[in-house]
Amino acid sequence: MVQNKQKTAKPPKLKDVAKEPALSKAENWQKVKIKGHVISDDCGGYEGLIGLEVLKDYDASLVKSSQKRTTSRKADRERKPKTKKRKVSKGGEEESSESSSESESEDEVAVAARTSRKARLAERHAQKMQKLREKREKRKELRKQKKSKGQENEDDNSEDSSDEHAADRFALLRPPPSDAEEEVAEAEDSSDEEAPELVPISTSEAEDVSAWNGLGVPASILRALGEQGFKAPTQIQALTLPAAIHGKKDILGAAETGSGKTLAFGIPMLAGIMELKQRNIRSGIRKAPKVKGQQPEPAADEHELTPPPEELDHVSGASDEESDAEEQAQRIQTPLYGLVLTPTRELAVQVKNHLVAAAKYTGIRVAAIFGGLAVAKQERVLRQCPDIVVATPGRLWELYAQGNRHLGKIEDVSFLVIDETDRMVEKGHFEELRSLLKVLNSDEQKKHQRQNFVYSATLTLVHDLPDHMQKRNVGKRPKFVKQTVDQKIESLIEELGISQPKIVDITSSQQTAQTLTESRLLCPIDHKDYHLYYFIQRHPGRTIVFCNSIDCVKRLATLFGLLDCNPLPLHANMIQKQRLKNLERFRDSPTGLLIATDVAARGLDIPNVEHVIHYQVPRTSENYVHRSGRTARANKHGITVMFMEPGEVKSYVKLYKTLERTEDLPLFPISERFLGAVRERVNLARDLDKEELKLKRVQSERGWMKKHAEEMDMIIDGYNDESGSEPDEDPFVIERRRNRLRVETVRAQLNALLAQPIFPRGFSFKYPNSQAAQLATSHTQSAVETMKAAIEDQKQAKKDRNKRKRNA
Ligand SMILES: Nc1ncnc2c1ncn2[C@@H]1O[C@H](COP(=O)(O)OP(=O)(O)OP(=O)(O)O)[C@@H](O)[C@H]1O
Repeated sequence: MVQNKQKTAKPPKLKDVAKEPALSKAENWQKVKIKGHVISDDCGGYEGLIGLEVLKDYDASLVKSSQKRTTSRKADRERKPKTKKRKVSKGGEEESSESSSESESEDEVAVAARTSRKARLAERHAQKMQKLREKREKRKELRKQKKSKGQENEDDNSEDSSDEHAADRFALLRPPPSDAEEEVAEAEDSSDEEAPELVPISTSEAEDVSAWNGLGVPASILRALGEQGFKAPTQIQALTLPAAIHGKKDILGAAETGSGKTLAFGIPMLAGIMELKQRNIRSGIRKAPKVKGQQPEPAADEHELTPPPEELDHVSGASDEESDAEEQAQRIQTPLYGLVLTPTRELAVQVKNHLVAAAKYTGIRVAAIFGGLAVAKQERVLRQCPDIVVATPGRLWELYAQGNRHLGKIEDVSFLVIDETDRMVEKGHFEELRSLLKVLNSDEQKKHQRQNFVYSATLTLVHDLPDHMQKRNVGKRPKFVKQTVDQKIESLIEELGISQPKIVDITSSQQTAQTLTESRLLCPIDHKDYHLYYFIQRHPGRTIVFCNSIDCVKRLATLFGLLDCNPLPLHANMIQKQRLKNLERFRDSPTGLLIATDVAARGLDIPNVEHVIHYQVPRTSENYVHRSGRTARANKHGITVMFMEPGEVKSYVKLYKTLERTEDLPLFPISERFLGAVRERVNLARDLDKEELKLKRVQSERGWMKKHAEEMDMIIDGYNDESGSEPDEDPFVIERRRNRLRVETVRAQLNALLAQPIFPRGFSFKYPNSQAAQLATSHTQSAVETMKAAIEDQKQAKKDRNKRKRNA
């Protein structure tokens, strides 16, 4: 370390330090190893220095003083009379910036900026540079003032450690920046969003993520993980990352819901892309992408600055043929590295967001492409050539079939992820996936070069034979046999065209998360609404209610809307924007109520969902596992309640067998005492729903008749304004008025009831001496606690019964 007292000696240039080993071996300088990978994607600055010129606790004043020298050189230059200043005119000529012609040429720039994108960018850059210059002047001024107060040394020291470089960080030596670099660097400093690829070994962030060591995760990804608070890998991540990153193996992974499978494929994919980009740059395959935290190449021509993303949208329509051709050529060269396929649109958005967060410091760009949104918009996104595309199979195939340029590169993708694979390959679903697989696997060599990731929580779940097959399995030699887990995996491998994958299955035999409390509730079909309302009122918290059909979702959404529960429906017949909006609202409300079909069953990672209600017994065991998996994620606790009416018992038994349960799911406790009040409200809401429906029907019928009467130029009593009949005598008007009155009366009754609490403060439940009763003293008690206490009570009751039997 260079001590402060040594600062009086003239510090060497950093470039010189790198060149002169004698200096770097000086007594107080100490070489340290870089931890993890250090990535330099832009061939600038770090190349050739990596791993050699890293100094511990280096003296930031070295950088500063060298910067000062370049700054003063620049200031000198600025003080000299300006002889030439590049400005862009329409003809692109260089003009002298003599004061007389300055305002004229500025005007020209403004005109050119309106007509050409190049000029616009140049103008923006010039403004930016001007701002930076002003800022620098201000700083200089400030420094002068400080100097005059005789405090410069002290201030410099504090600035060194706080402003520029933390004293306890390692620094990678790089040549002193050129003037242009310096300006850009200052801009980046001021935006404070990008940092160089340093590994701050001694900071708390590094301590936080040390549990990831040895898995091969690049430093820039670790940094992003640390920021997200992911201190250690989850089990599936720890088991798959080394084979995927170091071994480049295909991975077939099965782990419980909410166990971090997204990053288990996301991290190796990002790491692999970083590596490929590095290789491509070295071999000069294409222009280096701008990686966050690294300084871009000094701009020889200001027009070559990369426009911001919003400008990219505009680029395609610009009339600048030269730049279009240039960009087109560049686009053709820009590879599509990774493809992630998901079964639902919402999941595509979510996976994209997870990848973007992990890729924060890598410069890797990710886009989501899915149905329900305008094709043109998504084509614009694809024109920016994202490195990774996350997509649903339908829209991806549509755009591919239309000849989208960037998607035309899918045959060459280096990484393919099929999330929720078992769902994706289900027969009758995602036919486009099969078409995509044909394209992806058409070239044997490319197929073998690709790294594949296949993940799901229910990848290894196997089913009993369906009833019709079992019935035909008579006699000694059965015609059909149940598929084994190995057979299921083998057929997946074959279908997807993956080779010798590492198979990691850490699902428990019961398939659901360890932290999930499961229960059921048996009741007649028309009592389900009462129990649902009871549950929501008794246990406020973020809740998802799953239904088997869209009609059921709609009905419940209306009913619970009338009961002031603010339900948020989610199903496939809604417009996509509304779907995403409802999810967003649900995420924002701690007591949100989402009523959804199985479109929300898989993959959605909404934090702190406390309850999952299966309003109907799910049609498959997979659906049960995935629906239930929306709660109890990432080691948090959660509860699931399956509502069953007697007609659903058969489906329940089948499900319970597939999930290898040996005991019935425990019953969720309901206090009969309050069911009366619940029933009254729900019934009134149902009445109100009926009355409102009647009123709507009368109105639409009247509208229809009136329209047709007008079209046919007929006069019908009661339907035409010109009929001459008094409105009071009009039977439709009378009926409508009657309906309205009924609606208003019922609504008033319901509102009066809803204003009263169902559960008075401090009430207790029906078991006066039980553990459940001790816990259940407040109406905000958590459902998990209630259920756990009830399970203990049920166990105790069983023991007592057995004891009584033995004694009898
Ligand atoms: N290493 C980690 N440490 C802490 N949290 C993590 C880690 N990895 C992932 N997570 C978080 O865990 C949650 C669940 O992760 P993810 O959505 O990837 O689960 P999943 O296994 O794909 O679930 P599902 O099977 O339901 O799709 C997410 O909020 C994610 O950010």
